[in-house]
Amino acid sequence: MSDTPTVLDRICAEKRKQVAELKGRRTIQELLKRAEDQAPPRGFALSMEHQIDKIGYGIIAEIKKASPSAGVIRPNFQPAQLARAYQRGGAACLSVLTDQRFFQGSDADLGAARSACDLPVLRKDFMIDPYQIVEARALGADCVLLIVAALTDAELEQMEGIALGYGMDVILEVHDEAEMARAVKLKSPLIGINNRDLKIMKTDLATSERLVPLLPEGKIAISESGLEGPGDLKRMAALGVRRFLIGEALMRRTDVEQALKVLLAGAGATSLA
Ligand SMILES: O=C(O)c1ccccc1NCC(=O)[C@H](O)[C@H](O)COP(=O)(O)O
Repeated sequence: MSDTPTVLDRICAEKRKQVAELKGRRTIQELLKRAEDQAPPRGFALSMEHQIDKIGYGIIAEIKKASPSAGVIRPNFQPAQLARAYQRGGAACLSVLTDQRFFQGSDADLGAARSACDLPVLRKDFMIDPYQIVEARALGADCVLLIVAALTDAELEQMEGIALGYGMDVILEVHDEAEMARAVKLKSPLIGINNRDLKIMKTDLATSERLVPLLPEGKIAISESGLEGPGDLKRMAALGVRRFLIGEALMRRTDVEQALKVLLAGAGATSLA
C-alpha cells in the first residue's frame, strides 16, 4: 500500500480546510434558517422515473467546467444557458459541480443553473461534513451525493439523515464491492456506481458491469462517469441500467442540447419531442 495521497484524499483534505474556514464566516444557525426558507426540493429521483417512463432514459446531465482528470473542459462556460439546453435536450436532472479549487465551479453556478430551468439539481461536491448538507439545501439543491470511500458509516448515516430530512434525494457513490456492501445498508435506494477510480483516475465501464448484478432488490443503479456515446448507454441498458450521470462527453460539445438528443436517439430513446 502506498502512502502517497490520492486525488480523492487531496480533494477531501482541501475541503476540510475550506469547510473549517466557512464555519467561521457563516454560522450553522444562519444556514439552517436559509435552508428552511427554500422552496421544497423538486424531486430528483422522481424526475428520473418520469423521464424513463417518457423516453426510456433518466439522464443526469452535468455542468462542469474543468476536472482533475481532464483540466479545462469548457472554457466558454455559462451554467444558465447549459441548464436550459440540457432540459430541451431531454435531461431528467442536472448535476452542478460547486467545487472551485479542482473543478472551477461555484455555488453561484448551481443557483444560476437551477433558476434557469425546472429540473432538479444535484449539488456535486465532496461532502465531508454535515454543514455542507445544510449548505446544499440553503443553496436550493434537490440532491446530494455521498462518496462512500470518503466517509465512515456513521458519517454516511448522519449526512444521509439530514438530507432525507429536508426531502432531498441522496446518491450513495461506490466503486467496488466493499463500498457497495456499506452503501446498501443505508436508506437511500440510489446507488451511483462510479466507473472512474478516484484513486488512479482511470475509467472503465466494466465497473458497472461487475457491480450492477450485485445490487439487492429495491436498490437502483446510476452508472456514472466515462459514458461517451450511444453504444455505452446501450451496453449499460443491457444490464437494466437506465440512469446515467454524464459530464465530459456533453460538456465538450458546443451544442449540448443537440449532443444530448443525438446520444439519446442513438441509444434508442423514444419520443424526444
Ligand atoms: O472528473 C474527474 O476527473 C474527477 C476527479 C476526481 C473526483 C471526481 C471527479 N469527477 C466527478 C464526477 O462525478 C464526474 O464529473 C461525473 O461522474 C461525470 O463523469 P464524466 O462523464 O466522465 O465527466
